[in-house]
Amino acid sequence: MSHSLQFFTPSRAPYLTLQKLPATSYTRFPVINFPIKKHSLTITKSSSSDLDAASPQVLDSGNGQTGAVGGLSADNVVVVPSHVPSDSGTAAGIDVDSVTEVELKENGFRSTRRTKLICTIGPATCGFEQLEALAVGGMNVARINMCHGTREWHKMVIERVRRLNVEKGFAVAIMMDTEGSEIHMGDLGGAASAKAEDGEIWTFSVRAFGTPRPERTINVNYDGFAEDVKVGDELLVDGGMVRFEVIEKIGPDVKCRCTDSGLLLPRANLTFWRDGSLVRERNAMLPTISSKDWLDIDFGIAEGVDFIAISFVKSAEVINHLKSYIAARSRGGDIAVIAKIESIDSLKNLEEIILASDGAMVARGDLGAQIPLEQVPSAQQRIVRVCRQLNKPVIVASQLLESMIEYPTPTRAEVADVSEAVRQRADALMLSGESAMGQYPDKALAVLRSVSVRIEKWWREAKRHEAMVLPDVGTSFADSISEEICISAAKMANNLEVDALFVYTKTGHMASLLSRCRPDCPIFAFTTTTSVRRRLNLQWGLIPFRLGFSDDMESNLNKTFSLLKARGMIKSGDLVIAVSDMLQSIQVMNVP
Ligand SMILES: Nc1ncnc2c1ncn2[C@@H]1O[C@H](COP(=O)(O)OP(=O)(O)OP(=O)(O)O)[C@@H](O)[C@H]1O
Ligand SMILES: CC(=O)C(=O)O
Ligand SMILES: [K+]
Ligand SMILES: [Mg+2]
Repeated sequence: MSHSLQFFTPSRAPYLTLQKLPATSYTRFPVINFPIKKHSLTITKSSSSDLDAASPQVLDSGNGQTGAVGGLSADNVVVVPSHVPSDSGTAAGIDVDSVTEVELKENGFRSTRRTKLICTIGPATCGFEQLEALAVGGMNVARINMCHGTREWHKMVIERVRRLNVEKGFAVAIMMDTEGSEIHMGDLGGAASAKAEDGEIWTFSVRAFGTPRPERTINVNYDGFAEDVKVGDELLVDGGMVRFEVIEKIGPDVKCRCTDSGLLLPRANLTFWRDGSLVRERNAMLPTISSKDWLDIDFGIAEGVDFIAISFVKSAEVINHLKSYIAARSRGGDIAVIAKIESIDSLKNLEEIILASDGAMVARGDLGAQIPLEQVPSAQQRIVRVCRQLNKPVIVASQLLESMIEYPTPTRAEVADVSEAVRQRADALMLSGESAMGQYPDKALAVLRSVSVRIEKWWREAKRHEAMVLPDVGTSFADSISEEICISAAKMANNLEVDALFVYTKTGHMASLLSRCRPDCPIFAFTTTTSVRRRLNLQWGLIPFRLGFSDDMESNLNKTFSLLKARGMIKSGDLVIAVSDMLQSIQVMNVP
């Protein structure tokens, strides 16, 4: 039996009066046998007699071929179709990977991880087996950083991730992160790192040094460097991991004395400070997207990456520009643009940047080099809150488990930091050096996973439903109805303690609106295309499936129930709330 509440917009049912009813009144209506057509609200009782496990159906992992949904980890839900030829194809059954099947049977939906995990891929993790280990460990998105490595190298990583998806049934999305045109060091002539000791004199220069690189020399990418710095300036590498004082300028060479020793990493970011403030002179005029970045973006479009993250965004304009560029060039314009918030300007223009973007990243590494470190936590909280309100996924990045680059266990402070990001209910957490070049990438991922699951559970048990006001973000009346439906459905799901929310969504929009509400139960998001499915992988609490579905909700539900039941992922009696973007309705039902 299902209880259904339906809203008809004028476009769907022009003969009906459109009327929005307060959410609290929905459940008071009695269940009746036939749809009432003369009012804007109908309550239907549906039968499940047409449930047919053998009917043609598609439930897919998102790679359009075969495979698992999500990852193989015990906290990640996975469904595998046995043979699904294409986005529009059909198949007669599904497979579920054994780890997930066991996990769902033992622990139910509630134990699934809601916070998504991103791993930066580097020399430590670019092998096929290493990538597979990360996917098994819960990696939802693989990030490639165009600051490092060649395009050939990145192409190889992308191909391996795609192969992993096709052959092993994952749906790992790919995020390409641009270099941006801030000032940074050269690549240290191929060395993995260089140690700078207190008191040593180093030369920073735009001159290209020969190989082998002369001792204590650093190439800088910014032509105006020697002109812009002054004797007495403080030069910070990677936001202060190593510090120098400028002592002399000789032509293009800038001599500096090391004042805080540390490890210099290839292409590390450089900032210079004068009288306690960041100096932003001519480099402030550099374009956000450099000519090299545009070539990398063309590469990303050609490779069909799922996300492009733009470094050092200053305004919404650049995001709009890039989005129209992508729309003109990629099929269906289905690459999401993520704004990296890592500069003072991006904080100044935060709301408009986030509104223009498809998501944002709290890039704490560079942000901490541009604002005082003690301001980074409040900036993070603000960015996470604004993203949530504007319904954009948000990633918390950098130094989450920095010590795990070298050590197999995190510090207590790192665990507290990860916990705080999960408590703030960020959509995703990101590993950088820990997975790119650290010694314990799998262990670092496992820490993110276990801390996420634990904090999420604690939050639910403590019944900490926040009273965050979610503003209306829709641009049309129909959008506003969708938002109200999702807010109401999420609230009903919490109050009725349902097992799962189901959302049928072609564009993914309704799924993201549900995710924004951060309900207690997981959200099974069914979508028709593989690219939407991969993109939903970034959003909090969504378990995305690809499913061939129609506009007939009853048949969609029956098809889904039979597919998921056949795999033991749901069982008779489970309480489910379903919404969809084809029919403005909320349905509450027990799985037959
Ligand atoms: N493709 C790669 N090849 C080699 N080393 C890499 C690669 N990707 C990352 N690394 C290493 O991992 C470290 C951390 O990676 P991360 O992506 O956070 O870069 P980053 O240099 O800190 O820049 P960003 O501000 O863009 O994040 C880098 O400093 C680099 O040493
Ligand atoms: C991720 C990134 O770019 C930063 O933290 O600076
Ligand atoms: K970058
Ligand atoms: Mg950065």
